[in-house]
Amino acid sequence: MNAIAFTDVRKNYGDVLAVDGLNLTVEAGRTVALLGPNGAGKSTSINMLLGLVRPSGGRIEVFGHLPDEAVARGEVGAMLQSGELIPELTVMELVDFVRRLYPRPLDLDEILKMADLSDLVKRRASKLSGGQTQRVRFALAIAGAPRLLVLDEPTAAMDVESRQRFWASMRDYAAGGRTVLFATHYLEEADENSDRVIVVAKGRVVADGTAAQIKAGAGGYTVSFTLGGQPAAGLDALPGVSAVEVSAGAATLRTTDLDATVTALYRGTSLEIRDLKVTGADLEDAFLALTRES
Ligand SMILES: Nc1ncnc2c1ncn2[C@@H]1O[C@H](COP(=O)(O)OP(=O)(O)OP(=O)(O)O)[C@@H](O)[C@H]1O
Repeated sequence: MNAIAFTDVRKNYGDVLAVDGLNLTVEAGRTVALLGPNGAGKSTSINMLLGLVRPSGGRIEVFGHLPDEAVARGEVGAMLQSGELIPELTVMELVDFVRRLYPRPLDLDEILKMADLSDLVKRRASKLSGGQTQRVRFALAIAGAPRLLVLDEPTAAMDVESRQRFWASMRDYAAGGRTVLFATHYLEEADENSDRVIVVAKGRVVADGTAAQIKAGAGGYTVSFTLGGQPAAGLDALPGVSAVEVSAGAATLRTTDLDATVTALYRGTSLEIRDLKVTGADLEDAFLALTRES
């Protein structure tokens, strides 16, 4: 069953086309990262998924229902980019208050444990650090035991340790067969914490797959060597090569077929190759290549 289905979804704000014919489905039980540069349309898509913004065209379904209905049935929990906590309440009071609003909430202790808040139950919201505040917001998002959890850049402004703790909490929640969709700018987070990465740019999906598939699809490897004063002509015609850069006597080739490129470099040219180095494209390279092309 699909947890999420977007069909030809568009959203324009006046002249700005924020989402431009988005088609995607997410199977129930998956953890999916929505990755994209600033202004790609991630927040707009999430707000439409939650029924907070109406699409200008197309259709969105959440577990087979319109977003408003799915939210009203308590099937969706969300942590958006902003949202104040009531400053004078303690962590426990806040979490308990919110969980009581739902028909079938999680156990209070379970929420506190999962959100890594057990040591902070008596702390007032006004005294929490940034990372702790985010953990409380996470607790409120899972309080109703939603089948779909939506997180819009949840770790923005967290330090490295807070991020790790946060993602451990998220994985704990997802492990019960729940669906999680999170938006991020952080490539490593997408890679490490999802089983599928959907890359969006200018309101469209530009890549969709596992992090490994996205890396492979966007240019594979980089081969670099010292060229010295030798001519670079013909390097771009070598098999597998998709781009060539020559700078300060060094050549860098991007290739999708490492073996063919290196073989041709040695056997098919008369160049004297020194200091050959091969590096695998990382997700960041892939992401930049994909969002540049779009
Ligand atoms: N309420 C609005 N009114 C006008 N334009 C908007 C509005 N909300 C978003 N936009 C525009 O729509 C486009 C997509 O914005 P959106 O916030 O969805 O992107 P994003 O991928 O979430 O970006 P970021 O990573 O910076 O949060 C941008 O060009 C943005 O300026």
